[in-house]
This record gives sequence, C-alpha cells and structure tokens, in this order.
Amino acid sequence: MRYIKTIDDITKDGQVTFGDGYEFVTEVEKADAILMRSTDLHGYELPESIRAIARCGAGVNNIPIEEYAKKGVVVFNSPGANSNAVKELVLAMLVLSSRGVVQSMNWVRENAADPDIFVNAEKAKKAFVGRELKGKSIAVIGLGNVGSKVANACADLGMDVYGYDPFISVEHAWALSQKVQRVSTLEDACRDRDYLTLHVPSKADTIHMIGEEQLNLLAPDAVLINYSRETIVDEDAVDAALRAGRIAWFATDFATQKTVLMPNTFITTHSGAGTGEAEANCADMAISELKDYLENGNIANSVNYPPCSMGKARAASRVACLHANVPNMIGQITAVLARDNANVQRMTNESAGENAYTMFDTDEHLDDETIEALKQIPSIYRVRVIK
Ligand SMILES: NC(=O)c1ccc[n+]([C@@H]2O[C@H](COP(=O)([O-])OP(=O)(O)OC[C@H]3O[C@@H](n4cnc5c(N)ncnc54)[C@H](O)[C@@H]3O)[C@@H](O)[C@H]2O)c1
Ligand SMILES: O=C(O)[C@H](O)COP(=O)(O)O
Repeated sequence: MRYIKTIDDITKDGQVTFGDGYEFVTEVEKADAILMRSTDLHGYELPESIRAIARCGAGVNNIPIEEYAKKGVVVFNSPGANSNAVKELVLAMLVLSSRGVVQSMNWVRENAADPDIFVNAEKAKKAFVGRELKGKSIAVIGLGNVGSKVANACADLGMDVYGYDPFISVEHAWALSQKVQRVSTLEDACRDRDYLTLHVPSKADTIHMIGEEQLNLLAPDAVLINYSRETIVDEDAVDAALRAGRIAWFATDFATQKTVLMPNTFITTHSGAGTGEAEANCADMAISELKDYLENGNIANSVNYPPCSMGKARAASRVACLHANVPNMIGQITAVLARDNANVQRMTNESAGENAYTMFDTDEHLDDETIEALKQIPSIYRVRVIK
C-alpha cells in the first residue's frame, strides 16, 4: 500500500482517485507523497517519509524546490493542464477592461427601482462607451503554455500581437501563430502597446519586471493584465500609474493589501485555473506523475529532477539514486554494485542543473549492506528501493 496526503482542495467536489494500492492519510508523517495546489511550503516541516510532491498546476514558487531536491524529494507540476482556463479568463479581462461591462451592469442594479429604467438606460449608456480589441496592440510577456494560447487568441481577435520570451521552448514557438510578432527586449514589447499581459513564472529575474519604466512606455489608456503572480509587478508603480491616469485599467488575479486599494482595478480570487476542466486535467496529470514515480521510479514533468524513464519495473529489482550532478557518481555507484557482484540489466543516468538521477534494474535483490553502502556515497541524497 502507498499513502498520499492531499493539501488544498484539489478539485471543487473533492474527488481524486489513485486506484488500487493507494490510500489517503491525514497525517503527513505517514505519507509517501503529497498532492497539492497553492499552499506555501516554505518553512513547512517536510517529513523524511515524503518521496515526491505533485503540484496540481503550473507555478511552483510556493515550494522550495531546490531544498527539496537536496532531500531527495522529486517535485512535479502539471504543465499546460490549466492553461486554457487562464487564457479564457484573460480574454474576459481584455473585454471587461475595454467595454465598461461591469460599470454598466452596476448602473442597472443601482437604478433597479427607477420606473423609467428602460428609457433612462438608453441615456446612461454613453457613459459606458468603450473601445474594440480589433486593431489594438498587445504585448504578451512569456510565451509558454498560457502566453502562447493568449497570443494566438488575441491574433484571432484581430489584435496586433507582440510576444516577448527569451527562453521560449521549441514546442511553444511552433505552436505560435505566424501573426505573433517576436520582440527581443521587454522595452520593445511594452513601447506604445494598448495592452500588456503577463505570463511568466515568479522567479529571481521576473520579480517586479513590470515597474514604472515599463508602464511609462505603454500607450495612453493602456491596460495591464496580471494572471501570473503578484510578485511580477511593482504594485507601488502600478498604483501610481493608475492614479496618475498613465494606465487606464489593471486586471489582476491577486488580492493583496495593495491591489484591493487600487482604483480602476478588477481583482479575482486567484481564479485563473478555476474551472472543473482545469482542476480535473491538473489532478489527472499530477496523479499519473506520482504513480509512475512511486511504482516505477520514472520522472516526467519534474521541476527539480531530470526526466527519466525505464518503463515498468519488470526485473527482480529496481533501485534509484537521487544525487548531486557532480563527477564520478556513476563510477562510485557501479563500484558498490560490483562489490556485491550484482548483475545490472539496465541503467540510466540523467541530470538537470545541480541534480541528477541514476536508476538501474538488477537480476537479484540487493542486500541491505549494498543499499547502505550506496547511501554512504558522498553527494547521494536518497536511495530508493522501488522493487
Ligand atoms: N492565475 C492562475 O490561476 C494561473 C494559472 C496558471 C499559471 N499561472 C502562472 O502563470 C505562469 C505561467 O504559466 P504557464 O503555464 O504558461 O507556464 P510555462 O512554464 O508554460 O510558461 C512560462 C513561460 O515564461 C517564459 N519566461 C521565463 N522567464 C522569462 C522572462 N524573464 N521573460 C520572459 N519570459 C520568461 C518561459 O520561457 C516560458 O515560456 C505560471 O508560472 C504561474 O505562476 C497562474
Ligand atoms: O500556477 C498555477 O497553476 C495557478 O496559479 C493555479 O493555482 P491553483 O491551483 O491554486 O488554482
């Protein structure tokens, strides 16, 4: 039996199923793995029993992924699984910030008691005249799963789309509409744009990437949309730009102490991924990643370890070593196996950044002494006997 601890409401109806051989536990100390969403794990005491964490969603700035890598804990996310949901809400924000929809609806409710409301609504409507998206320009910052979909949808709406992503993947570059124009600096992306939408992860080089300088480059009456993370914008600069009329509207998914006080701001409750479809997609992907790791040692979509697959564990034994990406690890591991006279059927080694993963199948089970000797190799973080 394998044990799973869930943190956060993974889906609205609370339904998540791992199938036979798995049980949910309430005490994290009894769990092999964690399934979670947005809870902040910085400072969380992670028990030794935890071997893997799957984040149902894209952003992993709530998880200390490098610290966990050094504990031999593989962290997964679910790339792309909620991107359509975010795209649709961003499109909604483009319309809401352009057409006075909310203000017009509020007017109707506020004047509900007016017996002449039908006639007076015709007079009131001039206050809510907006502008069309067609023909306007938009900069999309970050062209990954969400940004590439937003960029393509905006191109389909007849907008002039400018994309900025110095680290774009080949896959996402192929998926981009040819109408999306590539720009190579953030400044060129922002210059004279009517709309600016942000789709980058929160990390050292993106924190406050949008501040006074970038906001000043936008066209008059520009709209800023942030459905990535609250850290990406300098909130003081956004507040000042809104109050000075430098930008017309700000739409954000993050209710912070500062955004809630800003004028001309639409704020949602971190609801970008808030659809049943996105929740189900994320849960399905995260669960299958965890199961393949726990049962076979295979890694797909990890954010702190390399991808690695040897298929189903069919040999007598399968062992995985999680270790630092430094010289002579394979030499030291095979030396220990040679001492035990273990016959290796298959072996694979992959690395990503500071971390590496070595997995092997053997004809027979390794004895306790050999496993202990593997654990004693300097720079080995964890040894897992999978089978
Ligand atoms: N509001 C929500 O509910 C919601 C839902 C999904 C994702 N998000 C946030 O949006 C972010 C993007 O999601 P995604 O699924 O598109 O992720 P993704 O990893 O598919 O795409 C991120 C893109 O940002 C690019 N990038 C990284 N650093 C950059 C930089 N300095 N300048 C420009 N581009 C840079 C990457 O190359 C990548 O293409 C997530 O990290 C998460 O924080 C929010
Ligand atoms: O990074 C993400 O995928 C989103 O921010 C969604 O977060 P959530 O799972 O808490 O809705």
